[in-house]
Amino acid sequence: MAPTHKPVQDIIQSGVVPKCYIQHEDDYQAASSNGPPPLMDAPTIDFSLLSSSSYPHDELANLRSALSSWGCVQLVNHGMPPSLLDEVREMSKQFFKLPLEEKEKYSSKGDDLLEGYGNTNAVQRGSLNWNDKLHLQVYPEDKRQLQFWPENPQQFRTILHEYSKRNRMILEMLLKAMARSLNLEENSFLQFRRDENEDMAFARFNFYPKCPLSDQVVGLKPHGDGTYITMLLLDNEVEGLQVNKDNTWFRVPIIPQALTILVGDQMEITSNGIFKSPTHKAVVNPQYDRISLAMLFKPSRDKEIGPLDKLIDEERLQLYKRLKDYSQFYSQCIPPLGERPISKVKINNH
Ligand SMILES: O=C(O)CCC(=O)C(=O)O
Ligand SMILES: [Fe+2]
Repeated sequence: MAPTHKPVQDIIQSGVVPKCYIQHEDDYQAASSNGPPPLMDAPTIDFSLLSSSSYPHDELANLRSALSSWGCVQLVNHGMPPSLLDEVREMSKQFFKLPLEEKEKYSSKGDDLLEGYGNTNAVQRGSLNWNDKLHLQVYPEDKRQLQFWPENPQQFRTILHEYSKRNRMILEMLLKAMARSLNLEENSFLQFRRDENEDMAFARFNFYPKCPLSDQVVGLKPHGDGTYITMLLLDNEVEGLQVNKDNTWFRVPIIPQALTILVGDQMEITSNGIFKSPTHKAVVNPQYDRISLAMLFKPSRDKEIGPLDKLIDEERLQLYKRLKDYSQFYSQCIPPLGERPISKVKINNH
């Protein structure tokens, strides 16, 4: 059986950071020691302009340019009420504040360590992430494993249901706008959703306890997401997400009402490399705990993905192979140090 590790929140009660969490010199772009990196200056996108039927050119062009350079944008005016965002953040905090015995009722069990409460460290190599998580499949709805869904805080299930539903509506409009921004027919990226009922989504609640050695540990090590789109709700008080562009790290600024969008590997593949799945990481704060919620959207397992025909021509050769179940491939892939799973599906055209 795979090794399991105690939640970080439990470990740090002793005040001592175990060695296995300290980043090594050779960890891929590990914690930087030259002070805080600059802020990301990708434009904030006004979502209400994208979803209007007129599709104003400027906002679409901004979207395209940000997703093809940063692979990350912050959406405002997305229609989700601020009160719902506050409720989601509050219930996450309340859940992670519960006594350990209470949270462990929802612990990941058996061979499938994906769903439930725990940490991600059982399934990775090298130094460990300073991160506890609660991972829940929210779509398809009939795949929900409610035994992992907290009933404490009391409103948890209802709020998560509402939040997921609204995220999915935003996703659909976003995918349409992304297609339009490339002059494609607006349903081009909806092929991820062959059937609305098969589309998969996971809610991943992240908790990063404060750490006295914050500059030597990493909340989540540098990675790209294996999704097609990730929608993040970031902590509205404690910064921590950083994205890498041209080998430089940038801090993603806190915009309390915004949803932060990350392009995932499967979108990079489908767009034949036009949209970039950015390498990103989460850093840890010495004084404050931090939370985030990632909504991870993935196509159903039997859906083949690959670059759209319309995005392949003599000038832009096909850059990635076609494949099914990228998520499975991603979770089993151990690429060479410093590389990511997506590099393994690149076609060498030379
Ligand atoms: O906590 C964050 O800001 C990033 C989370 C993340 O990258 C993930 O859950 O994949
Ligand atoms: Fe991520």
